[in-house]
Amino acid sequence: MEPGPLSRPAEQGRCVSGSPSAGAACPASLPSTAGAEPGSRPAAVAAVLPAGGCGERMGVRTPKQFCRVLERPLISYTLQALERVCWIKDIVVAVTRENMEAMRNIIQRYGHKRISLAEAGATRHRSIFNGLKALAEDQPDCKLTKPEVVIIHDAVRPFVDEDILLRVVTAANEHGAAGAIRPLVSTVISPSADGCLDHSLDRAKHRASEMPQAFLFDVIYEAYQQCSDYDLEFGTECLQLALKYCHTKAKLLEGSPDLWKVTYKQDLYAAESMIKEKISQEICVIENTKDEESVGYLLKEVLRNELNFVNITSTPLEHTGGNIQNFLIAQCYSFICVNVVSSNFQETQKFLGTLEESSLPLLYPVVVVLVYFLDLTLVPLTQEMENLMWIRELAKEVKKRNVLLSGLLINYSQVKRKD
Ligand SMILES: Nc1ccn([C@@H]2O[C@H](COP(=O)(O)OP(=O)(O)OP(=O)(O)O)[C@@H](O)[C@H]2O)c(=O)n1
Ligand SMILES: O=P(O)(O)OC[C@@H](O)[C@@H](O)[C@@H](O)CO
Repeated sequence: MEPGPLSRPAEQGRCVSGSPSAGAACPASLPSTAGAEPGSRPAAVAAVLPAGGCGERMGVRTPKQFCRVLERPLISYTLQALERVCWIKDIVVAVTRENMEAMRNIIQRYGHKRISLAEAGATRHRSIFNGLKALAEDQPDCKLTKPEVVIIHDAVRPFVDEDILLRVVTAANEHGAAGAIRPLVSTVISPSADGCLDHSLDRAKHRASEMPQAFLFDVIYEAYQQCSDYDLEFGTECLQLALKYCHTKAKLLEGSPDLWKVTYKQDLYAAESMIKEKISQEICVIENTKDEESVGYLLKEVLRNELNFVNITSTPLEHTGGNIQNFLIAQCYSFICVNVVSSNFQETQKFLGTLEESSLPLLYPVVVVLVYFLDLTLVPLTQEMENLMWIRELAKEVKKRNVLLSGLLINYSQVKRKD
């Protein structure tokens, strides 16, 4: 892990970043969610993220939750996904003692809120149990309030959205426990002692247990307190603990294909391409003119026609300075700055400076393409290229702050336009 800015020391179970329930004001009414189960969402919801594993199957030295995707640790994406849900009051992350400092640096560097740390255990169940203890008010060092419902979600499952979280929490509030499931891809078979097929399970009658899961806090906390050492050591299913020790049958909810767990190296590559696809869904064309007849607006229309699943917006250059927040809200990370037959680069450079100073590049790389329409019948290409060399130097500079800058020179003869 690269050394990040020193973070404030965090105590076990103490919120290390911002006050609990900090972040966007939460609407009083339930967010409208098509798939939500009947029933109401409980007021007090917290989450426990087991993040204390070593990622043996990933086959690299860095534990997979800290492996970088687009230059950012995987766990930061999962934290961001949970933080987007304003009604999750506290997020407890269980990490090993030796990774506590690295975790605090990630929280500090990427501005994560509502996060508390607990010490991971030797197994996933023990890590989860430690996370629950940080929320249970019967613990001496508990600094957080006990929730009605607790979400349990693997830190290495970054693609979780509010819809499934609301569904499992609402269902857990009604049934005591709930979990996301997915159809099996491979058939489950049972080998005999001599390594041959004993029998296979009917794939249509079985499902893969995924995350998130949610529980009435008292149910899952009781289950872990009653749990045998064998279950704590070798178990992999929290829903089973609720059934075995609290006789609570979890409600099973079909989740989306995105709920998969990053386990092997190829999963990191898949996660990277999914993140790239997600952040390339929004493109903003930045014009250095308000003329609706300009080539920049023409470029926007062409892009709209060619890129079917991408939302193309545009704004005049002078409007971008103070409005970076708008791009943050719009989740826009791809910009095309259009400069039509002008060597005035100051405005473009001012936009890039504002972009760098904003928190936009903090969470995802920001792609900026500078498109210069120049009339090469008026000025030779070699001279124009010399004029544009500053882009190459600037690109090296801004890349340090996660802004990926490139230039595109288009020969745009004014003469033809006058016909
Ligand atoms: N002692 C452990 C083991 C696992 N986990 C967490 O549980 C989640 C899912 O477990 P898994 O995918 O098995 O992670 P690892 O145990 O790290 O992977 P491996 O089995 O390949 O070592 C991960 O976020 C992992 O960090 C944990 O908190 N404490
Ligand atoms: O078994 P692992 O420790 O790799 O991962 C844990 C998974 O088993 C678990 O996340 C889901 O199956 C739901 O319980």
